[in-house]
Amino acid sequence: MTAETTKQPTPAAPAPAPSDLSTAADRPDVKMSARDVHVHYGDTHAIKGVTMNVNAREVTALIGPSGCGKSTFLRCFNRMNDTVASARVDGEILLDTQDIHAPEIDVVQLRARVGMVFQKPNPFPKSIYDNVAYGPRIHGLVRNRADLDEVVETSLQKAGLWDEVSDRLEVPGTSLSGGQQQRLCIARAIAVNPEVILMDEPCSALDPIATARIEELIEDLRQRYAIVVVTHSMQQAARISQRTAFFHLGHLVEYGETGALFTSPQQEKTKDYITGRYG
Ligand SMILES: Nc1ncnc2c1ncn2[C@@H]1O[C@H](COP(=O)(O)OP(=O)(O)OP(=O)(O)O)[C@@H](O)[C@H]1O
Repeated sequence: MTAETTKQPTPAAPAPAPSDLSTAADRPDVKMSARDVHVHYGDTHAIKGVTMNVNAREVTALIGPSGCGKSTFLRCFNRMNDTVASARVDGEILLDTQDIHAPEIDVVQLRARVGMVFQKPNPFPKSIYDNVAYGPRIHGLVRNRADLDEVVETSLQKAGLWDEVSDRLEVPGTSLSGGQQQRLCIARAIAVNPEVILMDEPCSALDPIATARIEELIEDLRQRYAIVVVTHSMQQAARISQRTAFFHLGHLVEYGETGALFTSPQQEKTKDYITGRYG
């Protein structure tokens, strides 16, 4: 027999797992995954069985009417709901292959890996330098002052703030403009080497110019981090995100590529919301 005749047909490659079922544990492009997540605040069922992935190097926008559960769901990714006494979170959330609710997880470390930026800029009442240096100091990420100086500088550069503050690092963070304060908070999150950055309406307290600056920054940051942003603005979701999740009354109604979700929504509720029929 010739080699030609003994050659076995190449087995067909296994069909890729459907994206809604595969998780961060089996797909390198998925950074975090939520599986059948429920959140209760006492008797209020705020999140009802949500399953979705957050992709690496993408911006994922969470949209939906007020009270639909966007912030509650966002806070699941770094266990910020643990800080609310009445909150109970059920379901599974993976960061890469790791279950973030596993007993061995150190929540302080988790919140460094999955950083958070809030609606209202909230710098510490400390100097610009100390705001950024705080995290690396408490996490023991630097050996000496020179290392710390470098982390502060590179974090402020990545947050697009260095050129505006490099000559006044000792002034209070609270003396900056609102937009600068928000970039300082982003620098503070970046300083501890996060892998994911959660942003809860990061521009809602800012004017249009400061908003545009943060939006540019988000586009820049997604080259390095997975970013999840809650926004009330559908225009903003369309401008800054690659994927959008639409929530309604605690349910994830639709999740998909941003352009497709806004131009050809699959669900009637999504269509009603994006055409302004309610919300
Ligand atoms: N700390 C809390 N204690 C009790 N109930 C809460 C708490 N936080 C949120 N809720 C309730 O959970 C539900 C979802 O709220 P959440 O803030 O997550 O919605 P949202 O979509 O982010 O709203 P918004 O767009 O107005 O910020 C609402 O019914 C809200 O009243």
